[in-house]
Amino acid sequence: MPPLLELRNVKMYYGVTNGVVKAVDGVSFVLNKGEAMALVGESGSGKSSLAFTIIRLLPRNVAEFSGEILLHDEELGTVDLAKMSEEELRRKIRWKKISMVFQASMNALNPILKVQDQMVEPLVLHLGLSKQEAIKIAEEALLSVGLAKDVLTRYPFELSGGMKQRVVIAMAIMMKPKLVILDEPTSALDVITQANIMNLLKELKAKFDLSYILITHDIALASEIADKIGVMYAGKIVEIAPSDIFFRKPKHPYSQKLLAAVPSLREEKAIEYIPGDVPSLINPPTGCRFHPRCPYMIKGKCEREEPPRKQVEGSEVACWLY
Ligand SMILES: Nc1ncnc2c1ncn2[C@@H]1O[C@H](COP(=O)(O)OP(=O)(O)OP(=O)(O)O)[C@@H](O)[C@H]1O
Repeated sequence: MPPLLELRNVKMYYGVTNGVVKAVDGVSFVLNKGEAMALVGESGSGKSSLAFTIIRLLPRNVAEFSGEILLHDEELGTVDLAKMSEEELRRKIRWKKISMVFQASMNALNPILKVQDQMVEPLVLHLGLSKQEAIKIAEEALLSVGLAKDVLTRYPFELSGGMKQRVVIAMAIMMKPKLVILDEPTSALDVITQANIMNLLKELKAKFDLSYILITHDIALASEIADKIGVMYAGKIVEIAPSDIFFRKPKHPYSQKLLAAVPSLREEKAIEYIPGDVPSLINPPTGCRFHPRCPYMIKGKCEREEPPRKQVEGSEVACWLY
């Protein structure tokens, strides 16, 4: 069976006054049906840009966009989202095949418009459903996320943060997509509500055989749900590995540093910080982009040549140490 989604050498650069920001710079990976991949990495590494590239919601200042974004779908066959027209994406792909829970989206719900207006109207306006059909779909989606149907008649300001996040997740799953992209889905919530939302996401994944791309800089959260982990650094995926292998034996020095920076309640360990900052993506370092911050930098090699990603003991890693 082909994978659900396959990215091949995807690039997306933003044009800015002083050059181009190489936010997504040659990203390739596959995601299988029912699989959850967490994309981790520091702020500014390009995770959200990659998500918007996949669903093709790009701002006007895109300077370059290339590569293949192949969706293998039972109904549509294999389609390259990178080549689809905006009209086709709107009609066939967004929300029906791929949906997204945007960063901070629960706060983007209009507080003075009833939930019904925000869930049902788009189905009527964009997908041409009758109001009755749309209400039925919205009610079912609310039930699937553990909310009562009558939430439809409430205003967002009457709901708690956790309930609002459930509404946003209901919106993402209501058209029964195959893939949901979740951009920091629990970042504005307290830890207990976070755990409830993660449990809900697990349940929905199993019930609807969903695939997820979960964007987070919270590695502990990623370990909760992800079947595999992709580590992004300065516009590139430097390591991709099944979760069990990744957490037992991260291979890329950057992955090792990311894990060492996670505090643990169970064991006493000194938390390490990664020295330096994520580099500018306008003028990224030559060779391996992590070399200026890497403790294992091989002089004459790492700053000159870009390491290819290769298979190392069950992981794929782009590093000259291997
Ligand atoms: N519309 C834009 N125009 C120019 N540069 C942008 C634009 N959007 C994002 N960037 C830049 O692209 C780079 C990657 O940003 P992105 O938001 O994708 O990273 P991220 O890993 O998702 O970070 P965070 O975790 O903070 O959301 C950053 O340098 C950012 O400033």
